[in-house]
Amino acid sequence: MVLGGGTAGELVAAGLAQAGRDVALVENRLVGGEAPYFADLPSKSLLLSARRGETWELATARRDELTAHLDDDNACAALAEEGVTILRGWGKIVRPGAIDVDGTEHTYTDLVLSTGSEPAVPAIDGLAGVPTWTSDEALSVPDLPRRLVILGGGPIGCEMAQVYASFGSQVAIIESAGRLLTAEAPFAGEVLADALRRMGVDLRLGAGLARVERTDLALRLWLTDGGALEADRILIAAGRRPRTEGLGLEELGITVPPGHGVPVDETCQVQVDASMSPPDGEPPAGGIWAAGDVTGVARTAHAARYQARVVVSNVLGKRWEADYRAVPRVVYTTPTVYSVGVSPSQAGELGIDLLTAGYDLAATARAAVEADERGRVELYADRSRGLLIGAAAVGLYAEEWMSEITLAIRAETPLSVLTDVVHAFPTYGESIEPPLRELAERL
Ligand SMILES: Cc1cc2nc3c(=O)[nH]c(=O)nc-3n(C[C@H](O)[C@H](O)[C@H](O)COP(=O)(O)OP(=O)(O)OC[C@H]3O[C@@H](n4cnc5c(N)ncnc54)[C@H](O)[C@@H]3O)c2cc1C
Ligand SMILES: NC(=O)c1ccc[n+]([C@@H]2O[C@H](COP(=O)([O-])OP(=O)(O)OC[C@H]3O[C@@H](n4cnc5c(N)ncnc54)[C@H](O)[C@@H]3O)[C@@H](O)[C@H]2O)c1
Repeated sequence: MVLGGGTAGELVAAGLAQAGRDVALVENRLVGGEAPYFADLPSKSLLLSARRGETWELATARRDELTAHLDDDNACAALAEEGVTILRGWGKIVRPGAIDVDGTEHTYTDLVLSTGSEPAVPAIDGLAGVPTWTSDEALSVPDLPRRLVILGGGPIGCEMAQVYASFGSQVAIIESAGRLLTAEAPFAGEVLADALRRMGVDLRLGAGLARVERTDLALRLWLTDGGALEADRILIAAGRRPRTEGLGLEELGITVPPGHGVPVDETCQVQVDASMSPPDGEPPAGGIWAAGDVTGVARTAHAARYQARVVVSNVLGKRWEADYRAVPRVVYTTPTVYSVGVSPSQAGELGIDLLTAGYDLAATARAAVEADERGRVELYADRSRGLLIGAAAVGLYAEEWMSEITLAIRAETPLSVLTDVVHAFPTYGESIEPPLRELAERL
């Protein structure tokens, strides 16, 4: 029984059905989940249209074509072909081994939780009383607001700011931290802030939203730093939390602290709270597993896909331990922000003695060819282990040329090998050579 038919659930269901298991998938909205209809694909489509200078009408037509006009018939047909039974409705565990889907009970031996995540809406005076968007609406409706205020300068806020500003909206971002993309290396947020400001985006960094009020013609927003903004629409992009409520997890002895993911071990098996009273009834012979955003581990589609493969393998009895040391985190703005492995702030928290080497993309021949000098790459090594453990890059196509570094971190490739790799000329990928040499010399 797979609860939630998004990126992770779809892959688990198909994988287990292909292996000959009897699989049912419970889905309350669209089979395929967030990524193909409301998140990854429509956002990347609009960003591409913005880069190409298309009109909003063309861009939304292209987006709606790509998202199949929110029709999941093809996704359902593909799963049915694999032999997966699709159960439409809200699934809720009623006791170990049994799940209720809109009034009908179904039994299972193995259960996979893949219910995804949902936007976190901050409690702000007046916010609940005014019409707001989350990324779901921002990526599916035809409206182009004249003035858009985005709450949150994380990956979603930055991508959406670039989309809407490109098509002519007057955009402001309110970010309570002092910079954009706070989870990443400071230079990443700074380069992106510069790019967004050049497009006319009004960045209110270090300020929170204190209060919202609807006036006759618009929305009026008061900020904690004393500033104010007018908007026609507010987009809430202030983080997402794993969707764990209303699933009946307590029936299985699973406790999830508010805002956290379902706790999983390295095989993606769910950790049951031993201090809770044992669930009533005979437990089923199989296990409880989880994959995707609901685990709170990495919150990207590629991480969901990875965890899905780990679950399939372990359910089928072939042990596979997930390794999250090199899961990329990408913001598909222009320029792209690509981070992987340990960030400088994480290294600080972990007490790692970090050695950093960086290089400006402007110094590459490719930057001259592209006439685009924006960006920088930084590589992070663990001084005590003599290994590359993290990297961040801001630059055109960084989502493509940084894969090599991702492999190097995951494979723990020695710096002596990395410095011996030849890169094609003229590419942005050459930019990693000088910092690699610097790290090799200093370690
Ligand atoms: C705007 C935006 C842009 C993004 N861009 C990218 C990107 O470019 N690259 C990237 O890697 N990641 C991106 N992400 C993140 C990515 O979308 C998620 O990590 C991914 O969708 C998670 O997949 P999932 O299977 O865990 O959850 P989901 O795809 O959300 O699937 C969960 C499914 O479970 C269903 N469900 C939940 N509870 C129940 C229930 N009780 N009963 C029945 N059905 C239920 C839901 O309806 C949903 O369909 C983006 C996210 C957002 C919001
Ligand atoms: N390209 C991608 O892979 C991609 C793209 C978009 C989203 N995602 C996933 O979706 C997740 C959620 O993205 P997100 O950008 O919503 O969340 P986030 O948690 O990364 O960023 C939210 C930002 O909002 C700010 N914030 C929170 N409350 C605020 C308030 N009241 N006022 C002002 N600022 C406030 C936070 O300081 C933070 O910087 C990400 O963690 C990411 O994994 C991935």
